Amino acid sequence: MLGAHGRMGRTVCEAVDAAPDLELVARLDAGDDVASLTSDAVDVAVDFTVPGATEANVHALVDAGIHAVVGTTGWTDESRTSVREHLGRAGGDVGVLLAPNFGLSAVLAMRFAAQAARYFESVEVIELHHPEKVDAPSGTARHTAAAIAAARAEAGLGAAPDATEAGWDARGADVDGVRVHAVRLRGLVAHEEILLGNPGEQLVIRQDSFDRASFMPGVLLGIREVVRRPGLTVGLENVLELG
Ligand SMILES: NC(=O)C1=CN([C@@H]2O[C@H](COP(=O)(O)OP(=O)(O)OC[C@H]3O[C@@H](n4cnc5c(N)ncnc54)[C@H](OP(=O)(O)O)[C@@H]3O)[C@@H](O)[C@H]2O)C=CC1
Ligand SMILES: O=C(O)C1=N[C@H](C(=O)O)C[C@H](O)C1
Repeated sequence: MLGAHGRMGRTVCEAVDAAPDLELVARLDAGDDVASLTSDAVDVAVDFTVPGATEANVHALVDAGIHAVVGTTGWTDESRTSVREHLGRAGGDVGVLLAPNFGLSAVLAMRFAAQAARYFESVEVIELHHPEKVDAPSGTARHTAAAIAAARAEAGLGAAPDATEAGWDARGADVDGVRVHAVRLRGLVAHEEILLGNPGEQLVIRQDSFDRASFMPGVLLGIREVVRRPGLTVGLENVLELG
């Protein structure tokens, strides 16, 4: 476990300890050397660290021939391409699963939003999180917006209507042309709303992770499945075979 002392790391350690078919063999955190891990001792590494560390961790794991399940956010198209190329050069059977959200409710909300996107003129995403979160917008919201944008483009939809003039600064981030708003509030864990609007109607898709336990079935599934999936897989929806 990389990031073993963190909020997610502690929860994953407990979940792996409780799983009869899995054995927790190493707990690393900031300051520990990922390159000290070897494929003799470790089959799969799980990374819930920080955006500034995760990419280097994954490259070190690929070098060591260790499969990786990665929940840490902050990945860019370039960093994913770099890992894909590294895996290609390595030429073995190492699998890397990058999933911005391991919660079933979040994965389904993203899927439903992408399905609905083609039918609505307007769409905006609101993500709501605990105030310790260091990145904004969330990886989930970025993944959601990218899927919505792809569905809208495929359907031939243009930009959502928005008369806001340049210079006003409260319209959220632009992720692939979709507006994304980030709320940080004490008491929250991880939540997302997708608002879709047409003249006279609105569809709201909302998911709530009230507890980090919600991510554990997905993480354990990822650990069991990544060893059978060489190369880079992005999104738990592909492991769940939602398409
Ligand atoms: N995909 C998903 O389903 C989910 C993803 N996340 C994401 O997971 C990440 C972690 O979240 P969370 O657990 O809340 O964060 P925390 O800050 O609680 O935990 C991160 C841990 O990683 C440690 N760390 C920092 N650098 C390294 C490094 N180079 N090697 C090993 N460990 C390191 C930190 O140590 P220190 O504090 O000393 O810096 C800390 O203990 C975030 O990116 C978050 O967005 C969160 C929940 C679900
Ligand atoms: O930092 C968090 O807590 C979470 N991060 C992930 C994200 O950025 O999407 C997943 C989930 O929202 C919790």
